[in-house]
Amino acid sequence: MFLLSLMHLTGKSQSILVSGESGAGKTETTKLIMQYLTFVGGRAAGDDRTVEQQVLESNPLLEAFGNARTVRNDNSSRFGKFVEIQFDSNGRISGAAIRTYLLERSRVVQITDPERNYHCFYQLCSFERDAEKYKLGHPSHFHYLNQSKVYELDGVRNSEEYLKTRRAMDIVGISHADQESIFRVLAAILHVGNIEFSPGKEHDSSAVKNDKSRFHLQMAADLFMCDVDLLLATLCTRSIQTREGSIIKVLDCNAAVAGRDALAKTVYARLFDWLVDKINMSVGQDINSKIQIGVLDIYGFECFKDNSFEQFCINFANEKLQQHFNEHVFKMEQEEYGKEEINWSYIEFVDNQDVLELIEKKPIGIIALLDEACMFPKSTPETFSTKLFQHFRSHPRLGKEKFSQTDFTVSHYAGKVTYHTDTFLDKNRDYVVVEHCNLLSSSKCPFVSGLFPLLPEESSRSSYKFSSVAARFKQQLQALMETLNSTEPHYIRCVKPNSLNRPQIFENASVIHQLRCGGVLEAVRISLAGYPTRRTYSEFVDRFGLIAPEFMDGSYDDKAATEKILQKLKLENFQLGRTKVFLRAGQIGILDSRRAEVLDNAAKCIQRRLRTFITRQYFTILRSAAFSLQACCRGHIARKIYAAKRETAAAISIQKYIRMWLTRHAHLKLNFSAITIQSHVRGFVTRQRFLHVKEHRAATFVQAFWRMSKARSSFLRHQTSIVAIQCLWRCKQAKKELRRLSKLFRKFYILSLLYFYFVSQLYLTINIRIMYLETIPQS
Ligand SMILES: Nc1ncnc2c1ncn2[C@@H]1O[C@H](COP(=O)(O)OP(=O)(O)OP(=O)(O)O)[C@@H](O)[C@H]1O
Repeated sequence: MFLLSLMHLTGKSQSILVSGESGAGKTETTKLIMQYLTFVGGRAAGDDRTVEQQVLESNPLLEAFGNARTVRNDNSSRFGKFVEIQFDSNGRISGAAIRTYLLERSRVVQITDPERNYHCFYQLCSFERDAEKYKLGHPSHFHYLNQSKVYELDGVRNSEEYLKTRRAMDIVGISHADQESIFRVLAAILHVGNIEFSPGKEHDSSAVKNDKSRFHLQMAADLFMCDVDLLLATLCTRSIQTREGSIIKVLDCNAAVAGRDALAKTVYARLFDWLVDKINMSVGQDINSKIQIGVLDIYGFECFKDNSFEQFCINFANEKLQQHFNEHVFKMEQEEYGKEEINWSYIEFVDNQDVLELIEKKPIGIIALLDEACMFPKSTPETFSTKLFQHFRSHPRLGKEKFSQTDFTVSHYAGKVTYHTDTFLDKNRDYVVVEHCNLLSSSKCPFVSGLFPLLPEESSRSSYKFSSVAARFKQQLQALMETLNSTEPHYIRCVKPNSLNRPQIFENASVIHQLRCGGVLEAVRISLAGYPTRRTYSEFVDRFGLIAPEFMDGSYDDKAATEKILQKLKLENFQLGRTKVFLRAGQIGILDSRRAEVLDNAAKCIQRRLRTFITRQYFTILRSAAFSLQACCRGHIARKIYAAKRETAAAISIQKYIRMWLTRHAHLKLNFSAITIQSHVRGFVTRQRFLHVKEHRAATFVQAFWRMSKARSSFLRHQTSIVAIQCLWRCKQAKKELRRLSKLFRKFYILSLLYFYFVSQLYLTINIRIMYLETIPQS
């Protein structure tokens, strides 16, 4: 955070130099720093994959191809790495770039027990499916891996690491086709390493030794997708350009083996560079970025039993970094005290300028002499060493070994290291063998041919193009130093606590040695005696003015205000320079903690208010929410009760109606039955009564009729009797009358009259009798 604020404050790029012995934890520390920086820096919203993800995810990939087991570290970085995190004008991460330095190429073809080759080879061999596809097997079957018997690492499963590497490739955006090509190239390198040679038919020529070698030759050609005869020719012959034209020179077995190894190294180095380029493309660089934070993780100082060219380069890089450290911590510091007219007594430190001059000075330095030796084909390690000792016979930093003519010892800042020069010349010669390039650029695999673009016409004329590894490394280091010098450096010294790789164990002698060698003790001394912190007056007042706001009113002089602030905090022994204030160790801490206290109090006050406001708002919202909730609940409960009541009422109503209906139904049924019964009874009664009445009436009628008939018959009898009597009477009368009349009228007429009368009277009587009989009912 300090770094980021410093970067924002000063607008200057920063760099973190992580240094320490091999295995001290530089790479792990770098990873933590990267995680932290990318987490704090963040990236503009909308980006799918963060720089953090991409840079951090590229680690397994770089580690697989650039790390190997050494005697000091199971996961030793065999290349230097400088990661630049770029920031935009808003202080957000806008890109990143990874620069790598001097990959240890010789490891591809040569390892010592108990070291290992690069992890990727073992990973590929352990993953059965792909290993089978590329006709690989156990690492012990391959010359480049079986020079050491260590194939496994404690706590590491190669097949799982293989999958991690593959995943990292996916994240970095390497297509599956390219991934296949990468592993095909790795497999091809392993097969190339197994091609052995025996003397050929011609003098000093070579040929493939046996069927096994032929198989590996064929496999290598298949995997490189190039012509097998061309591959064989590339390994066993060289074309040399002469004025008369090109001539083919056969190679003896040793030269063929050297050529084979050179091919493997070149392919691997190109592959590694391709991966780094791919990662950089994937992460994306911001070319407009003005400020950046660089993190340097470069191989630590190495001193083994046998030290070769790689150790020489690595230690040279460490000398450079130590010089950078010295310049910043000691030289520039003390120069600044003088410039600012600070009362100061000069502190001595061990300057390593002389070692650097010994190594890199032109025209006479170890690297220059080495390059010169490399350019003469007849040079040998002996001639090189002799020349070296001739030139630096009395150099205090260079020593000669008693029992060796070729070894030389350099007194580095971290200790003496003896180098064996027998492979120096070979390793320094970075030959680009034209045949190798031509072979691989003719590959049918676009990936392989892409690694080896066609050489320009003139360079393809001679078979070997020499370029010095050490000189190129020196240039790279120079460029790195320039980058570092343009930034404000911060140093992290990693200390390896023990050689057992166990926690909580400190080997005191080793720790103190590392601290002393790294100049940490002097740095601590100078920090204690000197003024590790300085600020210009305006910076100081800007930052710490808030500690004493009473001095900040109106116009004030920065220097006077600085002094007053320091006096207010009762700080002593600080010095006021011409433009800057110089503070003793720990004083900036007091100021920062006081400033933090003031800010803390202000923050607390703001927080208090804000919390009150937020709590109040929260409370109001909560209360109204509670009210709403209560209302809702109450409404809900009331609705429930109401619904229950309604249901009850409805139920009662239904019950009532049902009961009523049932009762009514029963009643109606009863009523109906009663009425039916009643009606039946009444009907019956009525019918009985009616029958009775009818009977009565009939009886009455019968009686009446009987009585009438009786009376009629009696009447008729009486009447008949009467009529008879009357008739008899009248007849008697008439007869009396007739006899009288006859007597009187014995004349005819009177008698006739009497006759007519008598007949009419009889007729009348008969009619009356008939009429009476008609009025009587038949019954
Ligand atoms: N902070 C840590 N906590 C626990 N173990 C650690 C820590 N740092 C490093 N280690 C252990 O030390 C080993 C070596 O660490 P690392 O690879 O970072 O060393 P290095 O200084 O980069 O070595 P080299 O220069 O050889 O690359 C790691 O594999 C890990 O096991």
